[in-house]
Amino acid sequence: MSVSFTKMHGLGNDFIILDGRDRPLSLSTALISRLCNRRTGVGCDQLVTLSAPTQDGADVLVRFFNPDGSESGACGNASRCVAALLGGNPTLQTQSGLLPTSQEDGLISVLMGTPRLDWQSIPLAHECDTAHLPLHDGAACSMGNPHLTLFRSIEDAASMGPELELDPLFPDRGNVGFAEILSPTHILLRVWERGAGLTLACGSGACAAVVNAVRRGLVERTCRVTMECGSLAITWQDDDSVLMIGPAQTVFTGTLDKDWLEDGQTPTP
Ligand SMILES: N[C@H](CCC[C@H](N)C(=O)O)C(=O)O
Repeated sequence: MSVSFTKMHGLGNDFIILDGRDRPLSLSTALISRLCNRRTGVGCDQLVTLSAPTQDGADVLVRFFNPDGSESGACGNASRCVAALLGGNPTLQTQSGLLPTSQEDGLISVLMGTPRLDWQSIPLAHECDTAHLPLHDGAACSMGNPHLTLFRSIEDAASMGPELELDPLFPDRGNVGFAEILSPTHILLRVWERGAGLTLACGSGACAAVVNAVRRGLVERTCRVTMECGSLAITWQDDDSVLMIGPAQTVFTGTLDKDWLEDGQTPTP
């Protein structure tokens, strides 16, 4: 059986997209890790699966997996890529709810839902003020996945990210954003992602950075977030939902080699 895939990226955050809408996919954690491997597999920051929706109003069911095989409830950049791949204005069914999308002038908009700010929903290990954490004076929220935002140099991401991802305050681990406030409408961001490490961009992390910076009175509700390869426009709207606008690009399509698929022995360093 041949399995085809699409390789896409949003601001350098890259994805393998497997379309299982017509034919169910069976993916073990080991196979996900092998596919995500940049040397012995295809390589990506997240693997994304599409399948038939199970909810009224949804056009497609989308799931996101990290290279370590763990599943994430949300992925902003991949959501834009899926919308671009399907075309039109598909509504995505995700673990964090139904996400409406639209497209204009080559940019994709995704309504990312409502941020969760209470400690139980993020989740945190114990009760605390989520706008002022006892952890490097950071702030936390969930965009369907847990985010810690620290207001400090983006240069600290590589050195501090690995330990903070595993901090006991975040029982499900955390994505860790390092945010420099450039102006009241502009944030510079680098994200150490849970289960993936340093990435070139993180859409849900950009949403979380704006939400957390607004809560701290550092930026306005509409804010540009610049990462390594470009910017996202984020608005924490008056109805409490977060709108994300940015690019998405197809790189190539391919077919997985049958022998590679059957060879469970391929090393996965
Ligand atoms: N790159 C994604 C986030 C992946 C999050 C994942 N690393 C997790 O929550 O485990 C984004 O654009 O939002």
